[in-house]
Amino acid sequence: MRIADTDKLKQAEGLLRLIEQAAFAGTWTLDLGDGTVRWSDQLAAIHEAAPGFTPKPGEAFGLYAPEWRDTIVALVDHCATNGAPFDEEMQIVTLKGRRVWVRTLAQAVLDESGDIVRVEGALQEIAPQGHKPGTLMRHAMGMAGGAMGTGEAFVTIDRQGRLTYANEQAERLLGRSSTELLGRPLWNYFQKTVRLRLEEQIRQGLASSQKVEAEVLDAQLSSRIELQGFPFGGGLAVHLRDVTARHRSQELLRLLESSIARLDDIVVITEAGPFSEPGPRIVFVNEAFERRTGYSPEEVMGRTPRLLQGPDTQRAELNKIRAAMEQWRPVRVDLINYKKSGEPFWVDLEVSPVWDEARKLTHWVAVGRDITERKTAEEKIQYLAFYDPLTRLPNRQLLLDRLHEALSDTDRPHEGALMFIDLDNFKVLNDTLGHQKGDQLLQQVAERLRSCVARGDTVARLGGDEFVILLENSGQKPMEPAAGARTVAERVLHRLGEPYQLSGYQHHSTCSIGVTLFGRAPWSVSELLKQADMAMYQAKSAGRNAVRFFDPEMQATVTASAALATDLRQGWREGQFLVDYQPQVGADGRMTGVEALVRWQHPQRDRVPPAHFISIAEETSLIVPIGRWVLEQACAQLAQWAKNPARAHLTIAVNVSVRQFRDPDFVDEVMTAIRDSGISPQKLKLELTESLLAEEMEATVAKMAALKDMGVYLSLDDFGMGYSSLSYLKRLPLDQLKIDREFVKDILTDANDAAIARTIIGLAQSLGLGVVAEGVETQEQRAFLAKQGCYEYQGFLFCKPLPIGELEEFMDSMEP
Ligand SMILES: Nc1nc2c(ncn2[C@@H]2O[C@@H]3COP(=O)(O)O[C@H]4[C@@H](O)[C@H](n5cnc6c(=O)[nH]c(N)nc65)O[C@@H]4COP(=O)(O)O[C@H]3[C@H]2O)c(=O)[nH]1
Repeated sequence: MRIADTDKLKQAEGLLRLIEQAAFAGTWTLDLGDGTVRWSDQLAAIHEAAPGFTPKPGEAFGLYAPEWRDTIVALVDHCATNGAPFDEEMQIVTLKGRRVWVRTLAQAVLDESGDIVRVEGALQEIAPQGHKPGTLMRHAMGMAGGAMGTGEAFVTIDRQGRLTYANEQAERLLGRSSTELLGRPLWNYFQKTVRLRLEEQIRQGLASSQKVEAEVLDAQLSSRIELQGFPFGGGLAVHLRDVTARHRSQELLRLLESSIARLDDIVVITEAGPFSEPGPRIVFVNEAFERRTGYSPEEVMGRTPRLLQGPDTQRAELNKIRAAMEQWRPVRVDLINYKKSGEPFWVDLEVSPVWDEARKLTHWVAVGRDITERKTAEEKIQYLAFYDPLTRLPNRQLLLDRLHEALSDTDRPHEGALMFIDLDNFKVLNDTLGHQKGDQLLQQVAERLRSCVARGDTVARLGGDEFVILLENSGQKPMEPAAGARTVAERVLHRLGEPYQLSGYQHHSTCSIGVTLFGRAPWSVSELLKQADMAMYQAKSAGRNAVRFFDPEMQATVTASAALATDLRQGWREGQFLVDYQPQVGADGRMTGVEALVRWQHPQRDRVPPAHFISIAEETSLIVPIGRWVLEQACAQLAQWAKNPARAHLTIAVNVSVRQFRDPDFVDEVMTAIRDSGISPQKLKLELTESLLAEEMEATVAKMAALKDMGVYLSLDDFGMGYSSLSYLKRLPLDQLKIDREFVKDILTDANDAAIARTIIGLAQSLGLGVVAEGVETQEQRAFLAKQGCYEYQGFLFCKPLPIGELEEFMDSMEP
């Protein structure tokens, strides 16, 4: 609704007042289209007619007493043609013939285009003594038009504009008694600035017998007076009304209207209807409403604010509004509304009741601020805090929250599984094909993982190529957690093993999965995470593309290795390491060199074998300084032997771990050790392990070539464990293959081991490489190896690894 213009407002006010005054009276309607008159039952009762009685056209006004008939017909006619309301006391003759004094009020009703379509009236029985003399004057008052009720200031003036009559109210309004007022021109009582204009208007009205209407300030400047004069008895009958208050409220109304229109907040005013269907109807919306929602005022007028609701509008918030409206109290909510286009928007809505003076609820005013931007920002922050932007999966934080929830919910029996999934060789893809393809792979992996689990399960990304699945066994889908987890893990293994398309490039990948089950023991979140992680590492060390379930033994191992790692660090700081040397011999049984083997002289544990600590040294990266130290020891020893012609031919083999080899400074360190010790590089053998070849092949080959260029001897240790592909082997700048003692051990009894040993020897020969067998314990093993063409050996048959002093003694004993 646009707030009505002043005229309409006045009219509405007039009608309201009439109806109010007519309370407990009968009402009638005259339809100007067909001339029918309708009576209310109360009116029929005043006329002593039966309820529902409908007078025939023309009959209604014939029921007035004969002397009043002309007057009522003239008044109704005047009201129907000019819109002038009236309020008159007259007598009717009831259907039973009784004469009754009544007060008749009437008001014209206009249609939207301003045409009068009806006259509505009310009839009130009044006591015989209630009717005052001077009815004609009152008649004139009614004829004077306007919505003048009884009890208003009224004066009459003669042809010269002089007052001839003033009622009590007029005396009060003009602040003088009748004696003072009468005989003086009416305009005298108004402010100087308007006096002339008013005089002119009144004189004109008198001269032309026309209506006079003016709104002026009184002489005291305190009130704004509305005058309505009507020709009467040669002069004018004039109504005077103090409209100061109305004026002020209209001003205020105008001010409010323009402020509301200019507001950036949405304003919707509804009737005070019930919240329940169909809901209160909209009677006003401001311009901001139109701007924000796309609905024009015409489209929403008479409808309910429900039209702004949509699928995501929160039921709970609507219920809050409903509850507040039922109790007639204000309410504030953040609500999702919908524009005409269907686009949702957030609004911070405050709905307040509007009361009239009688404390009767008349309207609801809803003021809404568009907070879509704020909500979007909040949602974004929320999203960033809990989701991984690359894969759109929950992140670590959200996973932890859900895990906490699952473990701390005492109402539901929470059993389930936590699954760690790590892509095998993801780093290689990232390094070789670039991050973009790496990202694509992660996104596709995320999608596939999601397809492997049920709706209530969580798939999260912890970072890098680490994913987690949280399977919760709710009451609805009971399943033995171990069986359920195994099924899902195998599905994941299978799905993630299918080829990926990365911008036209086909990629193959596998993953390693670690699983831990929860629900039986009271594990904490961090314990569960550690367990799944441990199991995942087990899967990795089992050769990848595998699933491992956590078992308590794993835990014991891990706890022990954590303690060992601490000890190892301390041992390294305190110089608890030693190097033993184990001889290697040639076909003639003469020593060709030794292998340097590190030993840890633990203060409590005696000598800790490398098998127990090398892997931990690798995990903690301590192997890098330890390995460097062994290398320096070996070089220093070679430098010693170089001075002794009987020992100058000996070589020393040094083990190089993968972690050490991958260290960017490794080649430089070897070079420095050789240079600082001044040894001949050919005397230094580096034993590289086959597992080096599993990853970063190109970089490995390049590093080996750099070492080879230095003149260092390169031997491939643990050969035959399954990492090397023959095609790569050909490209490696190797000097020697070493047959692992695992094959030598059963070489005489296990045909398979014998075949492997034979193949390695054949391979070395065809590639022109030397071959050495380790772990030779018996003459039979040595003879078998010699028969196959291997003439260099290392093993207990010849000598155990010895500290340098003992080795020197051993060598002395061998020399002739
Ligand atoms: N049963 C049996 N065993 C024999 C026989 N002959 C030699 N051995 C053992 O075989 C291992 C040979 O070393 P490896 O294969 O390089 O295997 C080495 C090597 O991979 C690693 N390692 C030792 N020292 C170092 C080091 O300084 N750096 C690195 N990275 N690894 C080292 O630890 C592994 C184990 O070393 P050790 O316990 O010293 O065990 C040594 C040695 O004592 C035999 O006739 N019978």
